[in-house]
Amino acid sequence: MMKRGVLCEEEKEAKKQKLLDQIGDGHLPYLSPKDDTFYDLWRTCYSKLTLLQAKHINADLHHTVQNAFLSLLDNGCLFQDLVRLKGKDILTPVSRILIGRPGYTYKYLNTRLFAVPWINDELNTQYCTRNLLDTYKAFSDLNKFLYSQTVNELQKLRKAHKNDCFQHFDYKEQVKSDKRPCTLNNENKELHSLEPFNVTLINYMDPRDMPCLKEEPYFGMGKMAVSWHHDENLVEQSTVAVYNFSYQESAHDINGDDKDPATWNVGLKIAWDIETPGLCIPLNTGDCYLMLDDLNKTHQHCVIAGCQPRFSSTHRVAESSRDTFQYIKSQCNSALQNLHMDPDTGAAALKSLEPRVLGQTEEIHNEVEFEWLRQFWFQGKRYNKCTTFWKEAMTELENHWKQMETMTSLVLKAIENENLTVDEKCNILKNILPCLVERQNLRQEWRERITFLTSAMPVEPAARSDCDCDETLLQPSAHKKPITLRCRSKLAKKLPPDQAPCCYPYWNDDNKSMPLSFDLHSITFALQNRLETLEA
Ligand SMILES: O=C(O)CCC(=O)C(=O)O
Ligand SMILES: [Fe+2]
Repeated sequence: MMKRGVLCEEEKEAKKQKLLDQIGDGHLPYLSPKDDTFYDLWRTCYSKLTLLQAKHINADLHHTVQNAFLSLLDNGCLFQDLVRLKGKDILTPVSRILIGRPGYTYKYLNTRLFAVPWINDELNTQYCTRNLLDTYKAFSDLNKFLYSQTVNELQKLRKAHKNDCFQHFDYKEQVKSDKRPCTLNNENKELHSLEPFNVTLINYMDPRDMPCLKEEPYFGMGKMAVSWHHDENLVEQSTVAVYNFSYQESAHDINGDDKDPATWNVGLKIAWDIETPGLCIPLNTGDCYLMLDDLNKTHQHCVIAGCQPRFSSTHRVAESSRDTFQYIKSQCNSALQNLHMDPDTGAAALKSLEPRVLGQTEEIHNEVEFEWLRQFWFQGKRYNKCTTFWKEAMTELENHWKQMETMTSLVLKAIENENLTVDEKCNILKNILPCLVERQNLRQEWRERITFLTSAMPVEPAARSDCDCDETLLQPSAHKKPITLRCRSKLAKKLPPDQAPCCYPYWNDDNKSMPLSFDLHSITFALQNRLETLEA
């Protein structure tokens, strides 16, 4: 049998289609606390999901964290993301902000979120307004608390493992369903990550602002604020810990009368499994839940909206090898080592024409431009409201990037140089051309996307829930709600001007401060011809 996580796209599509056929128009069973076997199912098939009830958490921590959520809202620091899923732009119904270690970022659905620093020392005071300092610090305190709970729970989990296996078997016998193990990764008990959480992604949604939420398609659990997904870009087997805060009474019920209308729920299911019932866990205000160890990999989760406005703080160990400001800065510095600036004349020259070195510089040039600068400016000027950290960081990266534009222009001049042999010219071209073609393609792609969004706004997909799930297509068509004009106009107008995506950097050909044009089409075309001629 194929290992989880290594299915290719076509195989996933085929599996989805098969599941879709099996489900037909009906719903699969799921259990909630009303059901007798709810706790049995939880213990056996969802044992790595732990709930920490609000009453077991220190009141001061609740107070600090809940005020911090409200402060984020008051200060306008929560933003709907224009994510990209299967080539479509989608405006998330949930508003978010990433808070975490200074310089950390987290990529989800092709969107890089830039963490507002949560530390509360001298460094931070430079970057945040005073009243927001305490707000961010609250999430650092919460982070420490949730991490200590996670360590405890992982220890308990390890001890309980043997018993769980037996109980699981009994339960399965009893319900006469699937004989395969529910706990999908019984080996690797020691492999879970004990790395502390490095970021938290804060979520906020007021259901009254979102009349067009998608129905949960498989089980009929209710309206989804966040649809089925695995959290992506996390350190393998790392826990995700979530603090839940819903506030303010409301009489408006969007989920019918089948369950407590006020309550938000987290839904869980085993990925690719329609035999095991889903689990729907009501969350009271101040409750936390932990998705321990590899639960995020073996299972998917979704969030079912209640009727109150609700915040959550989702603490995670983001994969960070290529995702910190420190990393990209050191990449830039290594590329710029090949640039010599004459201290007297200010003239720029390349130190080495070694093809491998030139190719690496062009790769880093693309990385800083598309993974950092364009990702940042796509999110408009939103970060200015929360911190000056990223504005300063981006100014620094932009300066480096501009120097790399100069470096590219110097390579192009060098290729014209009579002193190089044909072989040398060919080798240089082979090393840099793929990067330049990629740069041209990506620039066009970003430009077109932003032009479309800023002129027409993302109307069609706006009513959908965000979803990094591999099962977007699994939604039976009967459940696809028509997207009303009301939703369209409401959501399109919702993005304030300071959050509108910017195509930046962008410049016209008459901008003399730029050594090369924005549009590289004629350059790459000429270089391709040149390479062919040289090789002939
Ligand atoms: O809000 C929650 O409870 C979870 C949200 C979530 O799944 C996410 O942000 O990835
Ligand atoms: Fe999630």
